[in-house]
Amino acid sequence: MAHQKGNKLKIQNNIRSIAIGSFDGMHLAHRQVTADVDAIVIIERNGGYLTPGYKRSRYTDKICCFYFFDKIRSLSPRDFVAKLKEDFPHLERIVVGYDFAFGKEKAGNAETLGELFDKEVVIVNEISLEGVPVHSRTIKAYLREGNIFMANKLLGRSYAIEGRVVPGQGLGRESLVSTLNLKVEHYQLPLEGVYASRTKIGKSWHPSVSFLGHRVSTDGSFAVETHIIGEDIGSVEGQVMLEFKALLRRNRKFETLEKLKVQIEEDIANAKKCLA
Ligand SMILES: Cc1cc2nc3c(=O)[nH]c(=O)nc-3n(C[C@H](O)[C@H](O)[C@H](O)COP(=O)(O)O)c2cc1C
Ligand SMILES: Nc1ncnc2c1ncn2[C@@H]1O[C@H](COP(=O)(O)OP(=O)(O)O)[C@@H](O)[C@H]1O
Repeated sequence: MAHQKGNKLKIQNNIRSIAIGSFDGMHLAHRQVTADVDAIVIIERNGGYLTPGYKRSRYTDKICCFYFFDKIRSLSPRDFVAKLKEDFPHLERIVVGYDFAFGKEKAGNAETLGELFDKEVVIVNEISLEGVPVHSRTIKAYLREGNIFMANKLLGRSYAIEGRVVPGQGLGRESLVSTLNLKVEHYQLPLEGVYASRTKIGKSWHPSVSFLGHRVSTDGSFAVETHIIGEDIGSVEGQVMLEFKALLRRNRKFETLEKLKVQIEEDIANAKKCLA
């Protein structure tokens, strides 16, 4: 696995085939499109990612080359193809999906690419799973509805986010259960609610129950919190990864902390069942 910035491709000489796209999430269709190429050219375009930036390279063992959208957005389709030929002088094959669009104002499509590139262009037909076309936008829509089952199914793995441990209100440890509070940036977050999850601290994964949403029962602020089940993990600093396994329930307002605590105990029991 390796990733290189747009113009400084030191390993370019060996690359004979590439796939091009945004590849947000590196979902099932992305893995199929990239299965037979030497390298992936990743164009980053929008916020609210399933998998921000270079993190996409974690989900593939192909070489990942990043083109930043702002740097290439004004290129005409012809200039874009010229850039590819310059960056990959031994390029023989380009793989794109049926809906690939490129160049200034998306003037180019998969067919245009075939006309402009003098070697082979492979156009992959739409890939679906059990009748559902696999696209990042579809996975994001499932996440917004809290449909982790379908999101994970189309991803071909469990949806994961990463965040930095930050101080909480200090209420959890005292009156509820201990949680790690996470500052999560750039990710598309699932529906507000409580999830059976796994949390990666350092190199090890722990079963957990996670809350994500506005703490309508306490200070009203937005939080992403994870409680590690059945273990005291002591104090944790730095980056933590959270993997969503199932939605247990939606976010709710509780009149008292005691009532919230009873519900949290039930959430923990339900998460354990889900994760068993
Ligand atoms: C499993 C679990 C479920 C939770 N469910 C809710 C909820 O439904 N509504 C809510 O307002 N807060 C919920 N919370 C968040 C608590 O309000 C929060 O943990 C508490 O405010 C303590 O925050 P602190 O860790 O910053 O001290 C939940 C927390 C956990 C761990
Ligand atoms: N379901 C799919 N079927 C066929 N090709 C796809 C599919 N999803 C993505 N591709 C192709 O893979 C590359 C990366 O796609 P991208 O547009 O980033 O994915 P998405 O459609 O999920 O947002 C592009 O060449 C795109 O055309």
